Amino acid sequence: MNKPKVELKIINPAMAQQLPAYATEGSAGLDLRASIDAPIHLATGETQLIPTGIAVYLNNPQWAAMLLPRSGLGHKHGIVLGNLVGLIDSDYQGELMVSMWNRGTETFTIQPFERIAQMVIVPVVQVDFQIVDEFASSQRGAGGFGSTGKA
Ligand SMILES: O=c1ccn([C@H]2C[C@H](O)[C@@H](COP(=O)(O)OP(=O)(O)OP(=O)(O)O)O2)c(=O)[nH]1
Ligand SMILES: [Mg+2]
Repeated sequence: MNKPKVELKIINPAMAQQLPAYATEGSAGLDLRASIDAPIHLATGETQLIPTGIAVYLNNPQWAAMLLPRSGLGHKHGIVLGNLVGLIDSDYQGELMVSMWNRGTETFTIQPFERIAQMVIVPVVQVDFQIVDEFASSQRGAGGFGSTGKA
């Protein structure tokens, strides 16, 4: 498949051999690795900002990147993101950083170059707001938070 090009800058030369790549043809996420030279011990409840050694410049307001936990780390070890989801703006040019939060019950050791999170490139719609006094009626109206019932 012909994929759109995105500029990537290698900040830590050691990452050059292990750049993010789709693991399978159908993968949505690109795994990001820890750019650290020694293991980091993340105690229960602790959060640390981990560098990835790379930067990407999406350079298109109709795109963004989202950083998400890896399912295995989150489910088995309680390792998720301190900001729950990371949002990368299309004009951000700095190093991609991953906030790692140990919400589990045991200290977790992050190894150098370990895959710590995944990045998904997503389409974005930027809008202009048009101020109105009333909305045209809709089926839902202002009902939310379970207003359609439970079952
Ligand atoms: O998990 C993350 C989240 C954000 N960023 C970078 C890219 C993003 O474009 C920038 C700003 O993120 P965000 O807008 O979510 O943070 P903020 O607290 O609103 O900071 P700012 O005032 O810089 O917008 O930080 C990361 O590297 N990792
Ligand atoms: Mg912001």
